[in-house]
Amino acid sequence: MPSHSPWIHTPPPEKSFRSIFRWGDPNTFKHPNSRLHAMLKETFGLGDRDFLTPRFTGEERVSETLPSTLPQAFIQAMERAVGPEQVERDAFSRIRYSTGKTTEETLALRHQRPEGVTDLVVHPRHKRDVQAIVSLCHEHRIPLSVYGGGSSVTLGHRMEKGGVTLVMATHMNRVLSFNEEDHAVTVEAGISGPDYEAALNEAPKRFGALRPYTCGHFPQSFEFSTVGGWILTLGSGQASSYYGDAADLLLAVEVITPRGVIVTQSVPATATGPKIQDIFKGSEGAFGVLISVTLKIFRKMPENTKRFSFIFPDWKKAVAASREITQAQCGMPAVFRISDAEETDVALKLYGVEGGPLDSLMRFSGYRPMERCLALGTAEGEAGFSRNVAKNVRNIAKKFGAMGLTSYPVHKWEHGRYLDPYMREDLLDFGIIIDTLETGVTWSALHRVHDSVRAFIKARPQTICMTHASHFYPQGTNLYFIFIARMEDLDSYRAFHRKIIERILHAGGTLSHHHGVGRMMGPFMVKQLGEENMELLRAVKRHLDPHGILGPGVMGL
Ligand SMILES: Cc1cc2nc3c(=O)[nH]c(=O)nc-3n(C[C@H](O)[C@H](O)[C@H](O)COP(=O)(O)OP(=O)(O)OC[C@H]3O[C@@H](n4cnc5c(N)ncnc54)[C@H](O)[C@@H]3O)c2cc1C
Repeated sequence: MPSHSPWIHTPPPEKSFRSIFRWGDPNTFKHPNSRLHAMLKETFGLGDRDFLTPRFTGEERVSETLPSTLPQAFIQAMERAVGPEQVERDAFSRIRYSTGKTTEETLALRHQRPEGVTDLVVHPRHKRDVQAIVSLCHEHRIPLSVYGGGSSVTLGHRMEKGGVTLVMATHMNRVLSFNEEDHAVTVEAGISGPDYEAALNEAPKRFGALRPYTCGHFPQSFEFSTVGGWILTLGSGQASSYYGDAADLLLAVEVITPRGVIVTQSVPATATGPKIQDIFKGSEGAFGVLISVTLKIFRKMPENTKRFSFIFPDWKKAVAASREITQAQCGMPAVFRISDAEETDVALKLYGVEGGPLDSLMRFSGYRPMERCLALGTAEGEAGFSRNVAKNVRNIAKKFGAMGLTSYPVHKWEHGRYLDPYMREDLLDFGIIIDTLETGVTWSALHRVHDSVRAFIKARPQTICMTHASHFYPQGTNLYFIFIARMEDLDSYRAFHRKIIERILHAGGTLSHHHGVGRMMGPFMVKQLGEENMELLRAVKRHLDPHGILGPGVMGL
């Protein structure tokens, strides 16, 4: 790290606010490169002097005092039930496990103002502990929230009225069974992405399997999220267009609710009425504590992966080609993403393509900056299949005016896919927010939503707005908006963010495509679903959780 670099390159101090809100591994860093830094300076009219001193960094240590209203008798009963060593009451742990990864939470903690802090943190060791915790909270009518990996970007962990937070990842992270014949594995819900994937990759050694397997689900938060969290927030991985969204992978659940234990059977298909486990997909902890899941698995064949990238003349052509790829019934790519013109511009800077030979070739061939759109992806599976999918994608892309760009941009994207979130705090240290909103759209609504949301964001002076689509279905896709703006105070951020959500809904996008609802989107749920549908969810909640203790406020319930 050069000595003149403005970015903080030391791990957050122990027990500091920064150690709570900063993304990922404390010793991993990715800073904006010189091209991105130059672009930020130019966009926001900043000079080197504006990057001399980071502000509101949250490096202060969390104080030891934080009031709690939880009855002492209840705390003692909890300690008796699960063992005192599994219970934490200190301020740091309480704030840590009440905080997800929204910009809103980061801004609050940078000013040392935590909101909605839990009273007690409990680390269950097994199912019996979870049952005891749920029973105690139900009996005493104490709110109970579940913390998986904590990567929620929808205020999934905020506890407005305090209560108990149960942490799944500490102990409940085991593989319970592996069934190669059925291509199914059962794991505890608190297992992390990397531990889960490692178990499948090492299946021959660990379970005597004939070959290695993969889970097929790789969200950008993969390293710091749990398998339970994926299912309960209806997540989508980067290779979802081929493997499916998280909910598509679910075969069976075991859930502990105040009403009792719900267990479903793992079968490929059954005509026995609506599937009970489907009720829990996306339920975000409002219906019960998910303790284990049975999931589909896939053969791992990385040697067959084909990588491709293209440049399209414009967004309309990139969208039209993507629709044809998904509707042509010629096999789906695994990773597939198209970036609009502004995102393409930034990506080409980040990847070091701008100003190089590939850029010259693109310009020479008529692919103009701020019009051209990047598409990249992979085809996976059996060798002949992946070769064929890549060939079909190439043929369709060409029909829509694209030029091939080799696999170079894909390698650059792969290198940054888990590292980019580390840049958020670098920008915020200098009062620049980078935030995201995402939505599901049909093909017929896509341009309306994209135009409308972009127009709103760009109407704010000096605001960058980048968009991509990265999860594809024959009926539509998602739109993922990233905005970068100078904004330090929480209220203006909240107001801007809220208006973008309203724009999305008004133009016909869904409230969320894969981040879930949490408490952030909760107030919009009636508008999104309608009163009758919402009442159905409330009825399920009333049945499973009669005292309404589970994840209060989540999903607008
Ligand atoms: C940098 C970054 C990148 C991201 N990229 C993606 C992406 O590419 N794709 C994607 O889909 N999402 C993404 N997300 C969002 C987030 O990672 C997902 O929503 C993820 O699925 C959450 O998993 P988790 O284990 O962290 O859940 P948590 O944040 O711990 O919990 C999420 C919600 O589920 C509830 N919950 C969790 N586990 C249980 C359980 N066992 N029982 C009952 N309730 C439970 C919680 O109470 C909470 O309401 C990203 C987030 C960040 C910060």
